[in-house]
Amino acid sequence: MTAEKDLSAGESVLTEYPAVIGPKVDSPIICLTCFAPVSGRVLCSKCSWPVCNDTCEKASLHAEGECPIFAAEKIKFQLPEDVTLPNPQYEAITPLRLLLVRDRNPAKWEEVMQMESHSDKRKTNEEFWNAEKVNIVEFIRIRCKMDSYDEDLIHKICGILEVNCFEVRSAEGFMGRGLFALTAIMSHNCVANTTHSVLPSDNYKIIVRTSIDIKKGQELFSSYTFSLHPTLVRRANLSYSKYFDCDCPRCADPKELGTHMSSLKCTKCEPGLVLSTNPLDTAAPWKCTDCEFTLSGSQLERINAVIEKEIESLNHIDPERVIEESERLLRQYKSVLHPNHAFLTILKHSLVQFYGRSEGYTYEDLPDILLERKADLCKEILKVVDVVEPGKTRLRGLMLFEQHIPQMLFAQSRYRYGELAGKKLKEELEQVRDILKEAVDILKLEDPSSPEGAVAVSGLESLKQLEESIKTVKV
Ligand SMILES: C[S@@+](CC[C@H](N)C(=O)[O-])C[C@H]1O[C@@H](n2cnc3c(N)ncnc32)[C@H](O)[C@@H]1O
Repeated sequence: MTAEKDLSAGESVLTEYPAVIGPKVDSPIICLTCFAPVSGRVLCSKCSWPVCNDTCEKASLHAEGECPIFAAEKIKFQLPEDVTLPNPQYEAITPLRLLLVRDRNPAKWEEVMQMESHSDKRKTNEEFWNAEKVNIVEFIRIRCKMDSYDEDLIHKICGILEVNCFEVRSAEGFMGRGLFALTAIMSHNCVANTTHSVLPSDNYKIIVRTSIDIKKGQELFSSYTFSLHPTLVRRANLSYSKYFDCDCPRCADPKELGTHMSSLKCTKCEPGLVLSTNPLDTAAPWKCTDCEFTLSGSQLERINAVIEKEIESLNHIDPERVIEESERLLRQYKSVLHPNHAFLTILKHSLVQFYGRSEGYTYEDLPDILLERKADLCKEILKVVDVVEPGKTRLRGLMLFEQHIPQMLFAQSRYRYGELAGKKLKEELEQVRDILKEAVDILKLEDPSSPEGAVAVSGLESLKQLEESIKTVKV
């Protein structure tokens, strides 16, 4: 997909409605309309599958999707022992909803049939293919009595969903997936030049916008992966779920465009950095820039796996301990990873969410040293985000917003304690105003009913107050 004309950052380039919306792959049991986790005890009065309440039962996504089929064929939902684990009963829901498009909207179906499914590659993983055959293909053809869809077609639909879907968030804030036929034409780049928002309030309409200025004729890219992951992890995820080996400029550069998000510190010399000798080859050795120290590709994969696991474990600990534990991991890995390393950036990103919000760490509780700490963490994150998610992107907007509050409180506190003169306070507050203004300019592009849109609304109010208080500062 290329630009037909020069485009400036933040311009809308396309909008479209999804061909289908439904649960993600590996979904645990959730409400079939809003994707909220459920206990499985509230069931639809017609088909007896989980929903949250009457409103979710009657919503068209479920009521005009699987519900009449499950009710007619008496396909019962089985309550699993552990409702938090991925549940195979949910695997067929989104494919089944997509198959219904064939008869309901033939023009959309034509578009869907053009989409990449990678069936040839998916087929080579026999165990996976057979599980899909039992849980989805046979479930739909035999249990749902929908045998006008042949086996290959259902496998193809599963592949199309896997390769092309985007994550969507329901109005209630829970994640599902959506298939957008036009948007999916964009190729992937680990530094995208577009961004998108999905509006649950308007039948999950997607709006694709440019995040940076784009010249006529340039290709438009989206990102299929998490931009804060290091190259090895991004490329492995893309290869596993999208069936291609990314060779974008970021992946091809051992220094990740100068961010050093994959670089290790050399343990044998200072200031050596350990970099891949060929990031497009997972097996290639990693070498120190200043001495002979070398690691094999597989050693690097193991190091990454250990650190990823430790970071992941933070999701399962007591929220009161997350700040301490994240700070501990940051200290622990500081001696082996470059300060901008992706894993340290992820830890910093998590800390930024907790400082100012967690119990005992609200803005009223934070001493100056921690206000400064949060502002510094935001600046460090933005140093890499400016490169890997540049321009008008949600992540940049949110990080700028997160930075402005502690920076403002810290300046005001130093003024109160006589550490800042009026003139300096004014300068500091003007800097904060510019940061907040940029955050609002980015986030106001989001749906006002989304969490990010709500930040823009409150940010605009804060901006007015800040302008007023800047005027009252005596210099
Ligand atoms: C969502 S589709 C994109 C549209 C697709 N190119 C098509 O024509 O149908 C994703 C697939 O496109 C291909 N693709 C997208 N970005 C790519 C990239 N940067 N390098 C190589 N292949 C890419 C891969 O085959 C991937 O599985």
